[in-house]
Amino acid sequence: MTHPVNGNTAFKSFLMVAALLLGGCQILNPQPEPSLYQQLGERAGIAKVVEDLLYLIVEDERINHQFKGVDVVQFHRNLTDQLCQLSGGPCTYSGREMRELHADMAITNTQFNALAENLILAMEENGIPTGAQNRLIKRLLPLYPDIRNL
Ligand code: HEM
Repeated sequence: MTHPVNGNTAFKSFLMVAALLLGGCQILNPQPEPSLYQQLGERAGIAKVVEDLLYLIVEDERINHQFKGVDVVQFHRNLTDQLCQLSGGPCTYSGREMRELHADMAITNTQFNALAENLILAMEENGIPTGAQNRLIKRLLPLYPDIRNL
């Protein structure tokens, strides 16, 4: 028969070993950071952000005149795919090149910033964490010269 104290000690040792093993596993296998694509709510979350962005663009006197006559359904699909792809998601942007698309628009720095501001606002409205907002904006910055036709 096991002595009560010995049993207790054995159990405590077992717990300590288990704790060490579990702790060790956590060090070896830390929970991966959610990807930017996940933080944006995957394609459905991005589609919602783009929808809200479109409403904000329509309201924004600094840029809404540029969007007159745009095919809204196509614009929504293509911008969603582009942001999905840029954020590391399993999408392929199938629209035209950025430079070609924006070539005749003479987009100013202020207008570019206005669109970026509206995108941030749309992400804010959808509860996207600030870090993820910044990461997405950072990935859009390389498009700046093409969009401004510089
Ligand atoms: C980060 C900045 C921007 C990104 C990522 C971006 C992205 C895009 C994308 C993906 C499309 C293709 C949509 C489609 O196929 O219909 C597009 C088209 C368009 N963009 Fe931008 N854009 C940006 C900035 C701007 C700005 C600042 C303006 C004007 C103020 C603008 C005006 C337009 C217009 C009017 C179209 C439609 C062109 C057409 O249908 O021929 N964009 N943009």
